[in-house]
Amino acid sequence: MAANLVTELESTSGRRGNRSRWVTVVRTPVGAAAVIALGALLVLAVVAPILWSGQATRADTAQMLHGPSGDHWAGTDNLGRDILARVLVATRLSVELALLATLIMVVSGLLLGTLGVLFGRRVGRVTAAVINVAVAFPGLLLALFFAVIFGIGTKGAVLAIGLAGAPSFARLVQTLVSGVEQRDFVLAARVAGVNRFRILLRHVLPNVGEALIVNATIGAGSALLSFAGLSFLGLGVQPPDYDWGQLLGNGLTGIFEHPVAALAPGIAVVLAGLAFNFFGEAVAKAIGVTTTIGRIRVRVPKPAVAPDRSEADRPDGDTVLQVTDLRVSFPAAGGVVTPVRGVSFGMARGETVGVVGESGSGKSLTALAIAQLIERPAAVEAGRLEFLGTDLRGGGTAHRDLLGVHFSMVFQDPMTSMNPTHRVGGQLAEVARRHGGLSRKDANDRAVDRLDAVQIPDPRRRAHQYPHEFSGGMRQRAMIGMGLMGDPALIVADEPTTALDVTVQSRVLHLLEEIRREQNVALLLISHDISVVRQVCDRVLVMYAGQIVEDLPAADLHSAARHPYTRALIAVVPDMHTALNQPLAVIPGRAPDPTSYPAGCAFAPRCPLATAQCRTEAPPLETDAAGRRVACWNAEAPIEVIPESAEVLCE
Ligand SMILES: Nc1ncnc2c1ncn2[C@@H]1O[C@H](COP(=O)(O)OP(=O)(O)OP(=O)(O)O)[C@@H](O)[C@H]1O
Repeated sequence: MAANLVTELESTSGRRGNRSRWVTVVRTPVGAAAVIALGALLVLAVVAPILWSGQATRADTAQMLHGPSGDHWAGTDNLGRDILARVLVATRLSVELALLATLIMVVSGLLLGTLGVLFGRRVGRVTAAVINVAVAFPGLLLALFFAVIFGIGTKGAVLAIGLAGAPSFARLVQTLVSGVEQRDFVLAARVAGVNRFRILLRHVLPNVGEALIVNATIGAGSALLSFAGLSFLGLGVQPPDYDWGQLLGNGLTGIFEHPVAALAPGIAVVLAGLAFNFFGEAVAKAIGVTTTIGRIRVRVPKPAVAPDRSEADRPDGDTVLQVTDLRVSFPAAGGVVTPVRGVSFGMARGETVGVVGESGSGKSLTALAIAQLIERPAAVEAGRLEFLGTDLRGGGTAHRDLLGVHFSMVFQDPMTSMNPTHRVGGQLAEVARRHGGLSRKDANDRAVDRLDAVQIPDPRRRAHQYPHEFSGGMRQRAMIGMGLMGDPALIVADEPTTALDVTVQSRVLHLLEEIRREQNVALLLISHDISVVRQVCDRVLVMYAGQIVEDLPAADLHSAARHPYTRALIAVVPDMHTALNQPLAVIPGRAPDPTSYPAGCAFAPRCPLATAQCRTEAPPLETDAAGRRVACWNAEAPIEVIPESAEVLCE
C-alpha cells in the first residue's frame, strides 16, 4: 500500500513535472524567443500577402533602385517595387515550400525507416544499407542532384529538398524504432497477435513521435535555408513568383550600391531558420528528460488479450505444450552459435513448471521461441513445437490467433511491459477486440473485470489511467490481467517478480498460483531464484548452457536432486543457518559462453565429481522410472555427496 502510494505520488509529480518542464522552456529566453518568433512567422505568412501584395507588385519607374526612405523602408528594386513589402509577402511562399519539402522528407523518411518493422529484418537490413550509402552524400549535393532530375522550378526544388533530407530522417526513424521494437510491450502485442502495421502505428510510432516531430521541426528550418539556396542559384522559385532566396539573389547583384535590398531577405531567411531551429531545440530540451524511448507519458499500450473460447475449441487431451529438441541459433562471427541446444519438455493443463539456471543458460530464449518471438537472423528449430495440439513451427496467422487467445506472457520489468502511451484499460481491451470481435464497450467492460480479477482496486477508474500511474506491482498484475483477457491455457512468466520488492513479489506469485489453480492454466515460471520456484512449482527444469540438465518434482529439490549443478544451485541459496558475517556462497567458475561450449558435459569444468568421461562425452538426458530426468554420468553418486560437494562448490 505504502509502495503504491509512493509510486502514485511519484507518478503524479512526474506528470506535473512534464507540464512544468514545458512551462520552464517557454520561460527560458531562448524558448520564449523561439515560440514568439515562430508564432510571428506563421502569422506573417498568413497575413502578409493579404495586406501587402499590392504594394509588393506595384512597379514605379520613377522609384527604381532607390535606397531606404520614409515611403520604402528597405528601398525599391529595379522596377521600383517596395522591397520590404516583397520580403514580407514572400514569407508565405518561403514557409509553405519549406513545410512541403519537410513533409516529403518526413513521409519518405518514415516509409524507409519503418520498412524493417513492416516487412521483417531482412528488408530492414537492406534498407539500412541503402540509407547508409545515401546519408554519406552531403544534403546539398543530393538536393542539386535531384533538382537536376526533377527540373528547374518550384516543384523540382520541393522534391529535391524533401528527398535529399529523407535518408537522414529515415536513419533517425530506424534508430528510434529499433529501440522500441524489442521492448516488452511490443513483444506482448506480438504475442497477442497484433499485426505489424498496427504494432507500428499503435505501439512504436507513438513512443518515438515526439523525437521525430522535434527533428522534423529542425528539418523545416534547414529546408527553408536550402530552399533559399536553390532559389538564389536560380534552381528554385521562378519569376513571376518570388521567395526569399530569389529576392536575395536579385538584391546581391547591386549589393554595393544598395545593400539593404540583399540584407532584408537575407535577414528574413536567417531569422526564420533560427526560429524553426531554436523551437525544435527548445522542445527537444523539454522532452529530452522524459521522452526517450521508455518515457512515461501520454497514452498507453497493447496487451496480450483475447476473448473467451469454449473448451470445445481447444484440442483434446491434457497436454498444453509439447517441445522436443528445441534449438535456437544466431549467426556469429565464427559461424553459428546455439544458446538453446535440444530442449525437450511437455506441460499439462494446470501444471506449474519452473525453469531455473544461471544467467545466460537459455531460459528466456526458450520462452521466446515458444512464443514465436524470435526472428531472423536467429533460427528456431524443433522436432516438435506444439501448443494445444497445433504445430507452431513455421508461424502463420492462425498460430498468432491461437497464441493471442490461449497464450500469455508476463515479462520481467513491469515498467516496460506496457505501452506508456496508451491507457491500461485500452491495452487490455485491444486483444479482446481483435480476437473476439468484441465491441469497444464490451472489451472495455471485460478489461475492467479482468483488472478486478487481478485485485486492482477501483478497476474502472484504474482502467482509464496510464501505466505510469500504477505502482510496479499493480503494473505487473495488470499485465497478468492482460493475459486473462482471453482464455489462457498457458502463462509464461519470465522473471515476473525480479523487479519488484519482496512483499509485492509474494502477492504477484500468489496471484499467479491462484489463477493457475482456479482456471486450470499451465504456468511456466522462469526464475533465477530456485527457492521461489520450489515454493510455487510442481516441477523444475534446471537449465545449464542451453540444455535441460535435470527435470524433477519441486518437492524433491532438496532431497533428491541428482545433478551436481542442481545441488550447487540449492547449496548457494542462503538459509536460516547462513553465517551473516560471511560472503554469500557462489558456484565457482563460470558458465561457458555459447560460442565455446566444452566437449563432453558443459558443467564438467566446474563439477567436483567430473571424471574423464564427463570431459569427453556429453551425458544424455535420461528418464528414470519415476519420470525424473537427469543428464549426468554421476547421477547415481550417493546423495550424501551433496553437503560435501556443496562445500567444494561454495568455497
Ligand atoms: N540476439 C542474440 N544474439 C546472440 N546471442 C544471444 C541473443 N540473445 C541471447 N543470446 C545469448 O543466448 C544465451 C541465452 O540467453 P537467455 O536470454 O536465454 O539467457 P537466460 O538464461 O534467460 O539469462 P537471464 O537469466 O540473464 O535472462 C546468452 O548467452 C545470450 O548472450
